[in-house]
Amino acid sequence: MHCALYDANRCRSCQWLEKSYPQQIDDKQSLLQQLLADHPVAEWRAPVLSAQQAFRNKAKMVVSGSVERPVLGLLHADGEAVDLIDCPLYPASFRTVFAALIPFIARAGLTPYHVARRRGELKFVLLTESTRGELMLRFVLRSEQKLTQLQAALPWLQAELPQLKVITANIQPVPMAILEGKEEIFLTAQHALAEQLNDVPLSIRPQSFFQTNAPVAAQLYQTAREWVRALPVESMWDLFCGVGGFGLHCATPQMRLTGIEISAEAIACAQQSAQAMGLHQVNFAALDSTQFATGNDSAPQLVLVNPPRRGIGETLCQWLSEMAPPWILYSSCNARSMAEDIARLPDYAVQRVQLFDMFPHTAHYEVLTLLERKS
Ligand SMILES: C[S@@+](CC[C@H](N)C(=O)[O-])C[C@H]1O[C@@H](n2cnc3c(N)ncnc32)[C@H](O)[C@@H]1O
Ligand code: SF4
Repeated sequence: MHCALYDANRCRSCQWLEKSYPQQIDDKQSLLQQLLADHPVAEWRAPVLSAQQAFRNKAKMVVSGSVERPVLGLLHADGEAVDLIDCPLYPASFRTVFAALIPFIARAGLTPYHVARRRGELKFVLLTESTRGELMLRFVLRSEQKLTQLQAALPWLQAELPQLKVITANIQPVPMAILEGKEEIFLTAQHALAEQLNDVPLSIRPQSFFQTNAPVAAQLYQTAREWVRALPVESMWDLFCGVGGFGLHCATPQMRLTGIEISAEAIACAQQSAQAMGLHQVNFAALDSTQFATGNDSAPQLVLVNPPRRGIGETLCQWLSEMAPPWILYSSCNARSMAEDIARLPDYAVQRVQLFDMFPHTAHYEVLTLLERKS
């Protein structure tokens, strides 16, 4: 893929851009094989590929420059602002949104925040698009000072961009490079963006994780569903469940499913989806996954885990070793921490592994691994 910003040395976020796409996949697969070298793998499935551009459903833009000429993109450590509106990872529809946002920022008088001077109000704009083309837009502000101005100017933006369904102001008062604060103020009646992957209705709310590459995420969830349904599983947990994508794909009306996730916003999304699907044997709760597990003295037949980059860690691995669920399905965005966790589960054999290329042009990828208790 060609990126003019990369060539001009303005943005180097895609470290592997100079490798051909087939080479990127070969390198990821061999790195994964090296990481699992100590654990015999019964079956390697072929990697699932991504589109090479326009695959990101999310943009996190730092706002800099002046109120009349805002720059949306990133800020180098030396203070240089880089306009990322033309980043080829975004769908073409984002350009229309950015083109309307620039005059809107001036109309609403949202002065970009200046990091060194600690002045100004607008820190970031966060944009998410569903596969049906509807949008969620969040303005990350230093304070509530410009909120009334923002609200007064909003009808113009909504008339320009009728696909904007959810708009919020997030208040982030800390003068550090933190993306978002705790306080979220909804500026639209609609609070969640409707999404559908395969036949499963999902929703996206502020402050809840959602996969950034929807077509590859859909294949990941579908694969998890096929692997689980091929097993005689009547009860499962989905730990670190986010908005419930894995569990809701795997569940059948007969299966007992418990989904655990730390974000209450994400759990509200998962509960809404379960209701829409007519699933009654399902329970989603906002809790710490390890505390939830260790508070139980037995495990379901299958435990699915999809932790953040740090992995599931020693305590949860020890609990799994003791409670001995017949199967563990591990979806990871960091194969290194996953390999460390697998080493802590010596009673499990690696049945099947498949790489999902969620993050082309970088060294990152998602991997789905089925572990089976040794008899
Ligand atoms: C990689 S995301 C996976 C989300 C979800 N499975 C999906 O497919 O979108 C990891 C999730 O773990 C959640 N999380 C982080 N720490 C947690 C904890 N201690 N207990 C439960 N969930 C946690 C995050 O909020 C995030 O939603
Ligand atoms: S993130 Fe976008 S602008 Fe930056 S190098 Fe990658 S493709 Fe280019």
